[in-house]
Amino acid sequence: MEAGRSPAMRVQILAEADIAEIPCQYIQPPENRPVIVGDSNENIPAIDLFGLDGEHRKSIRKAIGEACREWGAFHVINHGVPTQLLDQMRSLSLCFFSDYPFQDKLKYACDPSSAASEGYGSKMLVDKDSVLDWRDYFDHHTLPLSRRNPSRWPHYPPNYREIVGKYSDEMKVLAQKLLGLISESLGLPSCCIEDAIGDFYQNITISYYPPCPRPELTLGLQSHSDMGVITLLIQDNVEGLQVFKDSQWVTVHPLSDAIVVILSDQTEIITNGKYKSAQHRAITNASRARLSVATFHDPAKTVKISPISELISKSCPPRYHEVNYADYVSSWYRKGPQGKRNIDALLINH
Ligand SMILES: O=C(O)CCC(=O)C(=O)O
Ligand SMILES: [Fe+2]
Repeated sequence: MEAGRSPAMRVQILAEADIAEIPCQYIQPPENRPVIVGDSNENIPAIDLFGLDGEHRKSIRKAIGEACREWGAFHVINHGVPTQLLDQMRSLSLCFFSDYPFQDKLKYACDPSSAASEGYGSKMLVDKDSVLDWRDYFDHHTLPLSRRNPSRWPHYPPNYREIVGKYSDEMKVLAQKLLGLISESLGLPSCCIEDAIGDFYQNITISYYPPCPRPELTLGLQSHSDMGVITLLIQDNVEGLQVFKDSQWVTVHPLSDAIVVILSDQTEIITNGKYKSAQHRAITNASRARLSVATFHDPAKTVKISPISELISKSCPPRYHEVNYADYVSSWYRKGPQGKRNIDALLINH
């Protein structure tokens, strides 16, 4: 079946066709298939940001340092983003995927021949032979403002564009706040990581994972680490996100109104490997669609990233080669993620 290869094909259409067998392009090789296990209580750490600008700053900084060292991912609560805005963002995202007729969705189709183009898509990687993810998405270019063109975003519900704009602004503030804390947790001035990146390039990607008749053979999103600096993610109450820790996949149990923070590859380089980017993936399930909204914060393509000098010494030499962010992105899309192989390729062997 060639359906998976057609530029107009979307996973939601396949899922709604009620097929018993899924097209072979979606079947993962045995070593990548998820092992579906029962309930586990384990979860990524949850950090309460209440009292951040007062007496709790020191203990919050310490908790963030530990979470960054051990997990590269954590929940934040009392993060300052209005709960109502999180709900509005989830509900307009769901509206696009569940209420728009397919032909209307296709009016916003992204350019299938270019990586990370804005709009409605399904296949992320340029490589023709990669296994396909059981996922559709809508990507918005939101910052800097020169990239923000709301006329390319869905026109319905009427407040769609306004909400995405507000959400983008709130996510930027939270990302700055967190990078400040992450810098401080390494004994550095709060502005250190932000100064190394410059102005944020921000994309907001809504991912929609339709129910899959064969969840044991597929992945909603293959194992990867995010290529930028920091990702802030919200999800509905359906499990699916998993983080790789100590050679095991740990399911991130959704915590209502919390935001998932995911450290990305440039932060691993800037911190000279003191903090690791989180390897993560999304699994599917047979009965319920799942929705997530990921907000990526990246450097500009022209920025050169390297370990910051404050974290380098005779006893702690640089562990990563300097990289131009544009080169990092193009190599990521050319080779595909396969876990953390792109950042691992920059490791210096001492
Ligand atoms: O849907 C999710 O939970 C994960 C999304 C993600 O990792 C990504 O878009 O990079
Ligand atoms: Fe990701």
